[in-house]
Amino acid sequence: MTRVLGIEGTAWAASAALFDSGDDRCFIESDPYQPESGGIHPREAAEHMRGAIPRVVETALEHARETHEGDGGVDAVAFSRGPGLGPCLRIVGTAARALAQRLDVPLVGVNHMVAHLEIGRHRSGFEDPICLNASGANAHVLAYRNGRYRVVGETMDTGVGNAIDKFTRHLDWTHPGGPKVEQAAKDGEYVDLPYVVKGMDFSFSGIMSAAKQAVDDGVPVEDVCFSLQENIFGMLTEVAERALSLTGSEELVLGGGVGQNGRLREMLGAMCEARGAEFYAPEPRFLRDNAGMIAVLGATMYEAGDTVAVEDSRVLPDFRPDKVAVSWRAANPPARRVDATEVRGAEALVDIGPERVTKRRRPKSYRHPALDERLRAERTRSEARLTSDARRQGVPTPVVFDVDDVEATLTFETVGERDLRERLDERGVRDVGRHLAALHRASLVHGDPTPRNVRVDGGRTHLVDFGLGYYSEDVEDHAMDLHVFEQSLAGTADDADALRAAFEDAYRERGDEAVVAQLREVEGRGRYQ
Ligand SMILES: C[C@@H](O)[C@H](NC(=O)OP(=O)(O)OC[C@H]1O[C@@H](n2cnc3c(N)ncnc32)[C@H](O)[C@@H]1O)C(=O)O
Ligand SMILES: Nc1ncnc2c1ncn2[C@@H]1O[C@H](COP(=O)(O)OP(=O)(O)OP(=O)(O)O)[C@@H](O)[C@H]1O
Ligand SMILES: [Fe+2]
Repeated sequence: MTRVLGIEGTAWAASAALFDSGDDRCFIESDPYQPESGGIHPREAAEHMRGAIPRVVETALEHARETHEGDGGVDAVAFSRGPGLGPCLRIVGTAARALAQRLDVPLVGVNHMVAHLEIGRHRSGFEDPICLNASGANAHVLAYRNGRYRVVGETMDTGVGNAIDKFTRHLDWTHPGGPKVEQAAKDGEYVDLPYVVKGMDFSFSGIMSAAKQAVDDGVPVEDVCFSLQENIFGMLTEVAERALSLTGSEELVLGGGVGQNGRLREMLGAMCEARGAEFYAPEPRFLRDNAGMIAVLGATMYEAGDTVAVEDSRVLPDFRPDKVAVSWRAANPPARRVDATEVRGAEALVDIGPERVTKRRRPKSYRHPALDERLRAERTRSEARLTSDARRQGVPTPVVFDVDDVEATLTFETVGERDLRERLDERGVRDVGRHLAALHRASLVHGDPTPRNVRVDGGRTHLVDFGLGYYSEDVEDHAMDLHVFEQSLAGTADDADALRAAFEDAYRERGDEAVVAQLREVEGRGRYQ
């Protein structure tokens, strides 16, 4: 039995909690910062923390004393080390250190984003889920592998909540905007807006500008809100499904404040049900920022001996979840079973015969029918065209026998004996590097190069699944292809670093060095804004 006092205060929620692993109860006391106007002002938020953190901590301590004889029986103090706003984090860090010393107990430094996902894992009891974190400053899909949570997909610009909040600031609505958009969407009808998914990455800037423009052009606000939700939550649900498909996981957990949205939860639930996966979303008090999740993960870390000395406990405003050395899970989860002849990809049902493969993009019940029809038709058409164009550039791809864009069905030649994912080796990833370079030279972008979309046999390495492909000469688009491939290596291979190096090396043989330089830029982008 462990009792941990947790403290949270990365941005807006000043919160303290007491978690007792003996009865699994969690007491949470929170005091939110509400900006007078506009979004979160870092200095005002820190000012709020300065007053509110001591108050919520005292309340949690009182609760500890009421539920335990003596001084409350607290075994450790856990705090959010990052990511978050520097000035807020420092106040939390100082409070946590002082409290740990006062109680004479160890300190546990928790990654806030890992806490958002671990609370779902803890409460669902799922062994090895894929995690979708949909919060204010972040949006990413994580998969556990070899001692770390790997980011297999994420936003290329702002977090999902921040994107929505910026849109509502344009409407002069007060912060936070998410719940107001959800309310307004109830009376809306669908209008077309951009939809951007690249492998398991995605971006919001295009759709947010289009949404603001639509409002300025007189499209009813409730229609824009409705369509915004349909598209951005559709994108998040699609990438979550891609991650399930890539890793073979059959469990999904949701985390983060945007997870309070009923439509997002409905879409994720429907997606999981359709593919026979299990879905879990924690209750709202554990979704929005709260110290409960910090205390719960803090207890797990404490039990694993994962504490931090006061002198090493500085806060980390850019603390990415994949930087956490996970001390509380076995290095690798039990192996997952893989494929038969009928494959359920993320997008399609694929029937693999000895000579022919039929790929049907069946309607997705979670998507709005208008969006669903548009995506299935567009992707079927581009897949047919790009698969053929790539072959003409000398990149091995299957022959396209037939296209039916009404039924969203394609028939291909069967290629390869197995997916590259089944045995990820250097030769295979080198081939992918060379093939992508050849595509890019011809201004073709694959759009979804993962080890599942590569078929291998004795002599050749084929690329399949060009459904997200398009034409572009932009180095950023080419770099995204490399980024998608490398991210999926991190999520599926144990020796990802060596494979990444071999892949880039092969890409350089034929490709443009500027693309590799741009890849570094993409990777280094600070996304907590
Ligand atoms: C680093 C940390 O400070 C940050 N925290 C954070 O963003 O707070 P969180 O509680 O996870 O999420 C807040 C966001 O959640 C959105 N939100 C709240 N209720 C919503 C709803 N019903 N629908 C959509 N969005 C909602 C808000 O608009 C706001 O953007 C994070 O986790 O990224
Ligand atoms: N022409 C082909 N020859 C042999 N196998 C194929 C062929 N096309 C697809 N496959 C196999 O079927 C699987 C799913 O196909 P595909 O990737 O096109 O579907 P998807 O639904 O888009 O999947 P995802 O989005 O998860 O990548 C591939 O991973 C591959 O193993
Ligand atoms: Fe958060």
